[in-house]
Amino acid sequence: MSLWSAILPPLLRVYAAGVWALLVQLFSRHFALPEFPSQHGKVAVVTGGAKGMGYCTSRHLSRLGMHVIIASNNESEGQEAVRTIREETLNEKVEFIYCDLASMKSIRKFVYQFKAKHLQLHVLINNAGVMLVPKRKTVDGFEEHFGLNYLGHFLLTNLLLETLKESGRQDCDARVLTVSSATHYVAELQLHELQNSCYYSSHGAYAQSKLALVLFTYQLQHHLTATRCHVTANVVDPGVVNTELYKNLNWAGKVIKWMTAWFFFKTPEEGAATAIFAAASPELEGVGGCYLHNGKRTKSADISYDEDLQRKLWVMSCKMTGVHDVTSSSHEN
Ligand SMILES: NC(=O)c1ccc[n+]([C@@H]2O[C@H](COP(=O)([O-])OP(=O)(O)OC[C@H]3O[C@@H](n4cnc5c(N)ncnc54)[C@H](O)[C@@H]3O)[C@@H](O)[C@H]2O)c1
Repeated sequence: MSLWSAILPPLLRVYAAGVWALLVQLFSRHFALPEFPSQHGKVAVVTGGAKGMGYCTSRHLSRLGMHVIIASNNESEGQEAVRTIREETLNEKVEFIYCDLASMKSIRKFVYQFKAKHLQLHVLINNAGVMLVPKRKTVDGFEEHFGLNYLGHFLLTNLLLETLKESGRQDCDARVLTVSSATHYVAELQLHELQNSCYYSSHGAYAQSKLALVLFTYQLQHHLTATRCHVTANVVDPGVVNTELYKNLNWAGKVIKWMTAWFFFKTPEEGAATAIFAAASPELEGVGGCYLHNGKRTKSADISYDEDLQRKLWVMSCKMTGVHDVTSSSHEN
């Protein structure tokens, strides 16, 4: 296979998925968030909560009364987000804890600092992400899209799972929400090539990380159902949203985005709506294993329902991150 044939297909497929998602967005009814009951007494962790959709999500949950912990790798941005959210919502329970999802040591330190607060955890929003970064590796040597977008959240969720299980109640499940993307529909996931080490395509690597997050969520939900925990796991597809995620586009892409985004793209507030809905809606009480788009359950890519692939990816991810495989306990088999 030539280098070009390896690079072009994922690139074209990702742009096709983007255009398709834009068309759907243009012709579908705008999703308006309903009013939610007060979320006072609940605690949420939002990764990447200082910027873009993560910021809008943190602000909205804070407005609803939640205690929000912003987990992000930019200290000054994080502190500024805390200040403005506190000012706007008059909710003092907004905090920043440093967490670099491209470093397992940093993720473990974040979890240690969070647990030292002896708080419960009712909502974990795996939102942070990077897109189209040049070929480079995380601190632990993983391809960056895979390592940060997927493995970072895999590790974080596993380390917080006990706290989530202890915090969920029969009438009020704890919730894990993971932000994926329409690009997962055109992704390929080859277990022997997770690092994209042969032929690197930043488009293919991003799409693969987003498919891995869907597979992870479904496998997590199987485990939660099998062990009858009061925790649910869902995936959120925000649509095409005007944020800094596109900063690594080439110059032509940037020009096209600049000319079209104001009309075709969602604002970060609109993009965050489905994650907020999934975090706070009473409609989703006890509902897990869903792919949510525009506030509704939608079908994800066929391959994401492949239970064998979900299981294999989970086992490999446990090995890569060094966490105990909670799904391997005998009563799940
Ligand atoms: N913008 C879109 O059109 C779109 C479409 C589909 C999915 N998404 C997904 O939505 C999520 C939010 O993206 P956004 O559009 O708001 O982009 P954004 O660039 O505004 O936000 C990304 C967030 O991730 C954080 N982040 C990046 N690297 C990090 C690291 N190493 N450690 C911790 N945090 C880190 C950033 O600080 C930022 O807060 C991402 O997962 C993205 O893949 C976005």
